[in-house]
Amino acid sequence: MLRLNQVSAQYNMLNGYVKAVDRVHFDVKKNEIFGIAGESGCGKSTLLKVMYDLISYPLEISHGSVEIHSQDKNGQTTIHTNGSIHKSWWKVISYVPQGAMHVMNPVARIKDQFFDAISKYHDKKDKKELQAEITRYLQELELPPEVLKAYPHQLSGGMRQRVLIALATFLHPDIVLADEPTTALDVVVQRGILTMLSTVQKKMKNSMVIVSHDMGVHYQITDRMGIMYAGQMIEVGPTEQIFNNPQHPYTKMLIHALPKVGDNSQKEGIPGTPPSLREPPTGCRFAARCPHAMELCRISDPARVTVGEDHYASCHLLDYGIGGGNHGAAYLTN
Ligand SMILES: Nc1ncnc2c1ncn2[C@@H]1O[C@H](COP(=O)(O)OP(=O)(O)OP(=O)(O)O)[C@@H](O)[C@H]1O
Repeated sequence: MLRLNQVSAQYNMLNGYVKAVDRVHFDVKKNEIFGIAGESGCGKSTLLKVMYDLISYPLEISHGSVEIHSQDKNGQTTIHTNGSIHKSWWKVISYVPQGAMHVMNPVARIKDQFFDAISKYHDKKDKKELQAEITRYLQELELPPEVLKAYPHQLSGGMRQRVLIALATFLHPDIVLADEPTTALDVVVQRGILTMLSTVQKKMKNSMVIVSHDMGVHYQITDRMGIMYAGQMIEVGPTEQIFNNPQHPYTKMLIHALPKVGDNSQKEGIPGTPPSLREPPTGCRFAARCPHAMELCRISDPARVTVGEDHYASCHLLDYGIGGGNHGAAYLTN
């Protein structure tokens, strides 16, 4: 289980701070795929770095904490907190960063990249035994073992992404983080990657966190999800509830912008742009784009309101019992 306790993180720039993550609070449970959605620049990738303990200048955590509760084979629980989570990379938590080509070493064969990343964490010190185990694992994931001999540029974008997922999951970590795993891939390849992630998660019964700006990805594979806006998590709930009963006006607008089965009407994006994270506005950060904004919204931060089982949203409208809803829609996905 992974918990974020009111976490804020910022980039410390010469001319001020970029407050990329602001008091974010949620749990990722065991045996689920949790999705994080939101427009470009809202802080999704920064939030993943915070979870993975990938913190280095100019990024710093300014408030709150991250906790991972992991269990060993004997059922003994260990709590890892930010600042020490990096000691458990690969075994307890692993990360599939954005852009498979850029994160791989272009002059090393895939086999050597596996060895470099994994050998010091693996019980099998014998190289041949480890290679046999890697080959078995690739076959289990329906990847041809020949990829081990290849250099990254000899593989397609989709295959590189599959190799990274195989690498990140080889040691069966409790938590796997994936940043935009399907971006820049064509539709058929995207579907293959999503199926692979979902299959691996079902086999390992671990937790997965998937960041994607594509709501179709969340609709297809996540169990629960959070919607980020301007560094804040403005709604968290079961994915089915987010799509069929969205509560925050921003979530509703994101959902309404999706194509639906049998609806040929023109879809429009959300008018306006998100606020700067250097000097975010007081009150609700969505107020300037919200069709329902009231005076209160520009003055005071909305509190998090429970709107259903395991479903929360932060909007002043909810204080007045004005909820959302989008019942019974079926969305077109790739
Ligand atoms: N290394 C950095 N130094 C300074 N600011 C940064 C850095 N990385 C990201 N930011 C800023 O932090 C904010 C959040 O960025 P982040 O990349 O986390 O958002 P995102 O939702 O993942 O966006 P995208 O989908 O475009 O990657 C943005 O304002 C961005 O410009």
